[in-house]
Amino acid sequence: MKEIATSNRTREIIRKHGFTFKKSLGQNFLIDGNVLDQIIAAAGLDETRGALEVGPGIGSLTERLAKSAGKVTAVEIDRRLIPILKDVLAPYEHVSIVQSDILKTDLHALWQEHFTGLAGVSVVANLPYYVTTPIIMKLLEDKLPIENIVVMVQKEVALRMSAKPGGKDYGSLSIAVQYYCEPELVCIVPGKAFIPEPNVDSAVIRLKRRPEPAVSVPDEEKFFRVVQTSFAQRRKTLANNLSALSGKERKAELGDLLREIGVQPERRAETLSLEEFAAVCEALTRSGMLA
Ligand SMILES: C[S@@+](CC[C@H](N)C(=O)[O-])C[C@H]1O[C@@H](n2cnc3c(N)ncnc32)[C@H](O)[C@@H]1O
Repeated sequence: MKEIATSNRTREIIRKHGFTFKKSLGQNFLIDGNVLDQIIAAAGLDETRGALEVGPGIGSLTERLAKSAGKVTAVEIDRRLIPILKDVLAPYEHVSIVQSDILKTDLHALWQEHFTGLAGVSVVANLPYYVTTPIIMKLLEDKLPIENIVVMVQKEVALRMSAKPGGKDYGSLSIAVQYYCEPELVCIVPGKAFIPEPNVDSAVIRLKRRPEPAVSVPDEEKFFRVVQTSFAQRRKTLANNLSALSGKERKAELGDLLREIGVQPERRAETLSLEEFAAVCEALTRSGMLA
């Protein structure tokens, strides 16, 4: 039988089950086998490893994962897709389908139930674009033992996740992702690789989980608060944004503190490296400006 990720087979499955797309759930199904080849190669799976898929749709990526991994668990929010997935994936006993909203799923419990004893687990997905950032942040912040996250996202989001300091793409998402992972752009994917065609370009990005965060910080919550506050208004200087934390009355002191650690207060947040944000966080904590 032809694989699911072809235009003909996808249309046939949709017709057979009377499925209609829900734009509100970000339903754009992949029909390009070459893109799937690149996703699978980037995920580095084998029969000793597992894959968590978010949003399997009608199973085009799930089918490929089933052929590459020792265990596959796919979490799909749309109840209408569950009987379709059970039908098309029936030949694969090591594939589990879970009907759930990934953002409301207890991933630690899921890990224990589905992935115990495996050499490693990667998250591999063509993500629903309306919730890409919350999904990525949940996967990172839940501190799960993930090897790689290989995901299709909107091209702009992939550029933001992998951006280096100094450009317009660099912001709090770049820092959050790079704190936990090493990002690598795998490929750019045009709209015609999907049914229906989205009106944006997409990209596959690989986030290789670091064994330890990129920088050492006194407190992660404080570090990310400093980063968020620094980018609150991109055109403002670092000192202007950070005075929201120190209080306006301590702004001069804040300027001196930044200069002391070699960060000019007139700089904009988008020029600071992760190491510099860590140093700012440490200095603000030490001075009592960051409670
Ligand atoms: C871009 S489609 C990808 C479908 C399939 N993996 C493919 O590549 O053809 C996104 C999928 O995520 C599902 N989805 C949307 N929001 C979700 C959520 N919060 N939790 C789990 N799945 C979700 C959608 O129903 C849809 O099947």
